[in-house]
Amino acid sequence: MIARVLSIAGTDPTGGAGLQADVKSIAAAGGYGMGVVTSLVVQNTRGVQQVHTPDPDFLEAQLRAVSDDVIIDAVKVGMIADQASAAVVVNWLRNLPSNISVVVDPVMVASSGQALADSVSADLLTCATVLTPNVDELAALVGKPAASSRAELIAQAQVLAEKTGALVVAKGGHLADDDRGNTLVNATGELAHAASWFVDTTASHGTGCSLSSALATRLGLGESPQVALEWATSWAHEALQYGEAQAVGTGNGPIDHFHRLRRQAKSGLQNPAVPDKRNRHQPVVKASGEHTRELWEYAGESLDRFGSDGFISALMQGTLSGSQFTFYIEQDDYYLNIYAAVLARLAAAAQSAEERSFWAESVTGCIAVEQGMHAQWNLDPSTVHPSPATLAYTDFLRAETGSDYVVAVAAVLPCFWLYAQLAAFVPDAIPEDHPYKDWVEAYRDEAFQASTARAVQIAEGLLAAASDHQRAAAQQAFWRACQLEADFFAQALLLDTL
Ligand SMILES: Nc1ncnc2c1ncn2[C@@H]1O[C@H](COP(=O)(O)OP(=O)(O)O)[C@@H](O)[C@H]1O
Ligand SMILES: Cc1ncc(COP(=O)(O)O)c(N)n1
Repeated sequence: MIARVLSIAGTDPTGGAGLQADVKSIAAAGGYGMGVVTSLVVQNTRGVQQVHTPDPDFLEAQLRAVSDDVIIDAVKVGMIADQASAAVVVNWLRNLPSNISVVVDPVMVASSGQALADSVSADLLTCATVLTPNVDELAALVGKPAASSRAELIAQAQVLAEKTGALVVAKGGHLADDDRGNTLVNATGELAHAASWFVDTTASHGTGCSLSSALATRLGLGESPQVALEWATSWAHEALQYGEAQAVGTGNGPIDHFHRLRRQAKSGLQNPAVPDKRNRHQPVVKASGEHTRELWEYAGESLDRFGSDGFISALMQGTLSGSQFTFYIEQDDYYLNIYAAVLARLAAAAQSAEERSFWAESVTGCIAVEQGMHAQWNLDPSTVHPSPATLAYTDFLRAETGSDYVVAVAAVLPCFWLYAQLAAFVPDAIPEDHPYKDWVEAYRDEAFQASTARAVQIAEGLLAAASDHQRAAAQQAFWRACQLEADFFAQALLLDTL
């Protein structure tokens, strides 16, 4: 799900604060960002020079343009320069469905010291689900001196929560503590705390804007306020740590909104995997009994990735670049070489002469395909270096084909069954000038589908006779191999050198 999140805020032409920061933060937190401009602000990392506030009718027209057309999951309100603008926003917010989360960041003064608003409308505060004042804004809203400790800050936040009925995030960014984190407070006191250890940086412009937008987005995605605050705080902490490296501006620079996404994209997500046994794909080669029908369910997630990772559709449409295709067939060549050796092990372990010949013929088939590739694409195997995804797959196959024959068959099966499934992704008509026409047409090869049917049948027979323990191990191996197959296809589009 993508949360559709609207920011109602002022602008920053240098992109670090206000609406520009909000839209980046919404995207980074998993939302689709939209923006209604309250004031045009002439500012940069050194400070604010001018503010131009369009008349309230114009603001109202912008708000209506969004709500007349788009379903909104969450709203963030930032800089509202005057009471007339506030009245328009309040009126619009009151007409929203009551389940939409509204995060109000009561912006008054820019971090550089200049005033951005005369005051914050009391009505606006009561429209909020969550308020995110900084130390000075909170003090002004409750009419007290700025808090100098977390306890004082929480006490002030509690007063504001009582006054407004909203949850209040007591932000510690301006405290002198090691932990500059954020405490979620309601009218009865502290609900949760998200730590943010001090980052010594000159790039913190727009942190408050960014935090409140990320928070609104996570609420829009359906997270609880506690979980959403935890996410937004840790995300902002990473963005603060890497802001300076962007070298934007000569003053208080912006945070790096997308650091986390880039890091994750680079390293791959490390969430523990749990099988999701839902497979909406009609098999090109049918299961041959209850056990392989169950195995097929484990292939669903990987087949979904065939559709969404981009590589297979680019290959089928012919839009894959030549260098990406070359990378793919080089890796395929390396893989097939090991795969042939692995199938030879199955031939050795087979329990009947017929099965033994089937695996042995598959070995020969693999070698023929590989030699055909060398000839057709001028591959020189001595120059091919296997990628991490290729090695993960070949190492896995070597390990899984070293012991139990049933598990070994389940581990090699996806290379038949998911590969045969590619026939379902081939377009009906392949134009003559398609650069990979022969390759793509080969996915429909009926002889390969017949071999796949035989491999599925062998697996069915073995699983039927297997112990529960063996069956569980075989399902695990099959599921893992499906993922490795999907990783193998996805890799060409994840290279940063092509
Ligand atoms: N130097 C810092 N080190 C660690 N966390 C920080 C730092 N500055 C800001 N933060 C985090 O970002 C949040 C928002 O920043 P803050 O400066 O309080 O907001 P504003 O931009 O509205 O003044 C803080 O509550 C804190 O969690
Ligand atoms: C348009 C606009 N809105 C808000 C801020 C506050 O920025 P900060 O988060 O650094 O206090 C800003 N400088 N400009």
